[in-house]
Amino acid sequence: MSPVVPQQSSAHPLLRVRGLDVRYRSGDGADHLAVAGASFDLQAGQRMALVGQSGSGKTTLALAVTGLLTSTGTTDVRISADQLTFEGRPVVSRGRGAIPLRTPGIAVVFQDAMNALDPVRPVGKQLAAVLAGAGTTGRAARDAAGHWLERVGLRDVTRVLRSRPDELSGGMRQRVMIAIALAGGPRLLVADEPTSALDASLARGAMELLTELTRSEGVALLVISHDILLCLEHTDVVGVMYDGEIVEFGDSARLAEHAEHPYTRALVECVPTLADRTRQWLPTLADVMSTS
Ligand SMILES: Nc1ncnc2c1ncn2[C@@H]1O[C@H](COP(=O)(O)OP(=O)(O)OP(=O)(O)O)[C@@H](O)[C@H]1O
Repeated sequence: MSPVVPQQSSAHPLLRVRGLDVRYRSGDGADHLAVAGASFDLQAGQRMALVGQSGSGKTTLALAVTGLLTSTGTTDVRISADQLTFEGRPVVSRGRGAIPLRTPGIAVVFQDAMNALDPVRPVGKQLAAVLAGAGTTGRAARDAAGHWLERVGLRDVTRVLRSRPDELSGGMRQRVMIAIALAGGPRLLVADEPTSALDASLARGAMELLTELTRSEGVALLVISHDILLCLEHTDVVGVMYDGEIVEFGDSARLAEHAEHPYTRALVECVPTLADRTRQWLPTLADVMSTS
């Protein structure tokens, strides 16, 4: 497959990715090219989704563009790119053994809020630390912490601020994660499977919240999900990944109706909907890729 190269580009995108390769090498000599020749631009305030089946390279690509992907244990990570810039500056990943550093201006929401949050610190203290990093302290920080919890739709904020993560439900924790991520004033929010630990109705609510908040704050969103229909509905552009490559990249509305790549069409078609009661058998992705 030949790599997809973006058709339109502005002179100053928020994030520019050109020819990005990410390779994992493990101690036993196994070598895996997890991302191959990825190229796309993300504009300020734009919402983009990365979709594709498990193992297609979505998380690897997203972590590489945040600078958080580093060699660990017996696994070597090799990142190379013709261009990988955020706000015009190169994204830098740290070497083996170093604690990965956050790229200023980029915040990340991970799939499992329970693991991502500090389990022993009250939510209010975790929010205060992020606000302090952004220059807001004291009374202003206390007000801002309550404000952010309200912005993500939480009620009884005084109780939530005093609670440890284990005292909250999964849906509440995910909202706290989103509040913490946005409280630092990022220009890009990367959300890796933010809805997969939630049931279908909570997942839709979390995606709507991410869309609405990033739109009102003017923050760009890069969201990873298996749910292509939810992504097509809530984002401006979608990158479809298969076996490490972006096989199709384009406007979400266009892809929903006129996807060009057979894999994208199959991803859309293999989701059953209540509206389509006529279909007997849904296509499988393996069938599509073996015949394309
Ligand atoms: N630390 C690692 N060491 C070796 N291989 C890895 C490592 N992390 C990921 N991989 C491999 O890289 C490929 C891409 O993985 P990645 O997690 O990026 O895919 P994904 O599309 O995000 O999958 P999922 O939807 O299941 O999270 C997979 O084949 C995976 O096994």
